[in-house]
Formats: sequence, structure tokens, C-alpha cells
Amino acid sequence: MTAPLTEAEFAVLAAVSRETRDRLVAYVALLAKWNAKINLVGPATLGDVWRRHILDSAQIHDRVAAAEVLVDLGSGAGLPGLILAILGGPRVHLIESDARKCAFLHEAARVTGTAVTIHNKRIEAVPPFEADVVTARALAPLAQLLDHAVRFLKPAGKCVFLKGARQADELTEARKSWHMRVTERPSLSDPSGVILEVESPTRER
Ligand SMILES: C[S@@+](CC[C@H](N)C(=O)[O-])C[C@H]1O[C@@H](n2cnc3c(N)ncnc32)[C@H](O)[C@@H]1O
Repeated sequence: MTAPLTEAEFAVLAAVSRETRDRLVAYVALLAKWNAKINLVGPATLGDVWRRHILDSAQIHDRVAAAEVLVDLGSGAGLPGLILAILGGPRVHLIESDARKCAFLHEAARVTGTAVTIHNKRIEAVPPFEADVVTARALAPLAQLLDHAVRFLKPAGKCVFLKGARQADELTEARKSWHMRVTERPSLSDPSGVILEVESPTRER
């Protein structure tokens, strides 16, 4: 079994500044505190929180940092959207339907001093706006993610999805109804995980 990733090891891997590191430490402390009361992440994952949640989110930062507007669908505890906002770059929108999770997101944004827009709504109920990047983790199968994402994605934009072991089947299924360019990279944090970048998704007619 791999030993849990420490905060110091994460800081070296991700090359983050002292200030960013302090903000991420504040986020992790708040996540642990709130997770005792509301189910934000699987309790067992907190033992390796720097790998399972912080590195997992931060590993896509280089793929999104140049964007102006990023929308994170089904953010939950802000994974990956709030972590990407802490790391800096785009203006980040977090969409999350659960009011208690949104209360956490507001508090986490406050304690980490991070400017984000939080939409406490179902994705389908958020009036579309244009984003350069759409992110999501653990929300829905790929075909359904694309249904949500295309409402926000600029024509030249891209989706960056953190996917698990079922991604190959999801991709096969999605290709039945979508044309798209897909780039796959292995996850740094999860041996069975994949980062899927999807460009130019258009529905089959
Ligand atoms: C499994 S959790 C994943 C949360 C987070 N992205 C993560 O990886 O830890 C899925 C989240 O999406 C939210 N969600 C599901 N369907 C949604 C919808 N249609 N609109 C907005 N939020 C949704 C749920 O409330 C939940 O917080």
C-alpha cells in the first residue's frame, strides 16, 4: 500500500508558493471539520487527502491556468474547482445543487481568501454563460457530462474531466452520440484514473 502523500510532498510536486500552501492547508482543515457533519468526501479518503483530493484536483491546473472563465460542474466540496481557483488563473464558477455543500463552499472561499462564484442550483437550471474550460469529477458518465458541458463551452473551449476506471466504456458509449477530439492522460494521483480532455464536442445528427 502506498503511504499517504504529505502536504510537504504535495508542495514539492505541485511547486506551489508558501502562500498557496497555507491556503490549501486551511482548506484541508475546514474539509476535515465539516466532513464530520456533512458528507463532502468519503471519510476514508481523508487519510490521504493531499493525494486523493488536492493533488487529484491540482494536477489539471496547467491545463486550465490560461483560461479566462472556468466552470466546475457538480463541485461538491470544490473538487476540482475551488482548488483550481486557489491555485490561480481563471475566474471560477462552481455549480452545486446541494445547499449544505454550497454553505461549505462559501466558508471555504472565505477562509482561503478565494474569489469564486457559487451557483446553488442544478446545472440544468443555471442560465448558460460562456466558459473556456468546463471541469468535472465524479459527476456523471461522459455522455451526460457533455450534455451539461456544451451549454457553457465556447466553440474553442475544452472540457477537462477527471475520470475513473470505467472511462473506456464511457468513451465508447459517448462516441455513439458525440463527435469530439479526445486526449487522454494518466492520472498522477490514481493508478486507475484518467484525465480526459475533450474538444469540439458536437452531437451526432
Ligand atoms: C459524487 S459528488 C462529486 C463532488 C466533487 N466533484 C468531487 O469530486 O468530490 C457529485 C456532486 O454533484 C452534485 N450534483 C449532482 N447532480 C447535479 C446537478 N444536476 N446539478 C448540480 N449539482 C449536481 C451533487 O450534489 C454532488 O455534490
